[in-house]
Amino acid sequence: MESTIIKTVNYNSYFGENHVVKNVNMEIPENNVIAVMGPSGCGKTTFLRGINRMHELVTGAHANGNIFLHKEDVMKMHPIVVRLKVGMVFQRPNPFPNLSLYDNVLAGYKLNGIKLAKSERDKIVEESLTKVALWKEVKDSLNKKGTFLSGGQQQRLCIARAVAMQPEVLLFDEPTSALDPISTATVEELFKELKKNYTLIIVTHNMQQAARVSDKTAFFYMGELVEYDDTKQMFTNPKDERTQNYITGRFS
Ligand SMILES: Nc1ncnc2c1ncn2[C@@H]1O[C@H](COP(=O)(O)OP(=O)(O)OP(=O)(O)O)[C@@H](O)[C@H]1O
Repeated sequence: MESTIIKTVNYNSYFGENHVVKNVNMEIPENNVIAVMGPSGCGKTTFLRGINRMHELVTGAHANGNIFLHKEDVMKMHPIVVRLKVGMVFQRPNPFPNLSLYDNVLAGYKLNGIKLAKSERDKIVEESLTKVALWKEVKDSLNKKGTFLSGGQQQRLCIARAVAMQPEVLLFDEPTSALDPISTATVEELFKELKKNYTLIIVTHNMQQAARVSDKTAFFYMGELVEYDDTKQMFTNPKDERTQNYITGRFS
């Protein structure tokens, strides 16, 4: 029996008066890949950014309800602590252009004022880059800037930066939408490896990607979690008519 790592209870989020995520109740099992899909503007990104308390960084944005990480309520934790446990990778690879590859991997420690011995830094850099299958490619170029890498490599570097903080959960907001098909395939392959150690929640517009990489899929529509099920079940036998219409391409 898989254990639940994240559980949202009546979770709502707002931009001012605009109620964009509505009463979401969802249980996410550990070491699973969860795809979050739905039409544009339905609240996928807002929901994702709520899980590590990034939503509230927007002026006027607020949220209520509960998000349990194991037994602890994220809504009551210090946001910095939450973000160390729940990392985030964005749509466009965003390595720090002025930092070396080595320092990019360690950027989270620097930003949080965490000091490490050189041997520890070396270990984290090697382990993190190994976990994203980038170590062999870059081990002789660690002092070069992160921007010399290809788009796909840059995205893997950003994943290494998140992994370096030893999170339990990784959030991905359309992580391959800015990548070519070959880089996309490499990152998708990586998800299968990463889920051995982490729980992955991925917002994607790409239904084939959701079908290829995820164990469970959540379908959002107008801020509501309409359907949440095993991915196979969702794509072969959706229960809600709105899900059915979406996956058969009747709206996008
Ligand atoms: N920074 C913001 N300030 C105010 N409203 C916002 C902001 N970001 C998003 N919204 C609004 O919140 C709603 C949900 O947006 P969100 O980006 O979460 O949807 P989405 O499903 O991720 O869309 P997409 O697939 O287009 O990225 C939309 O009505 C959007 O206009």
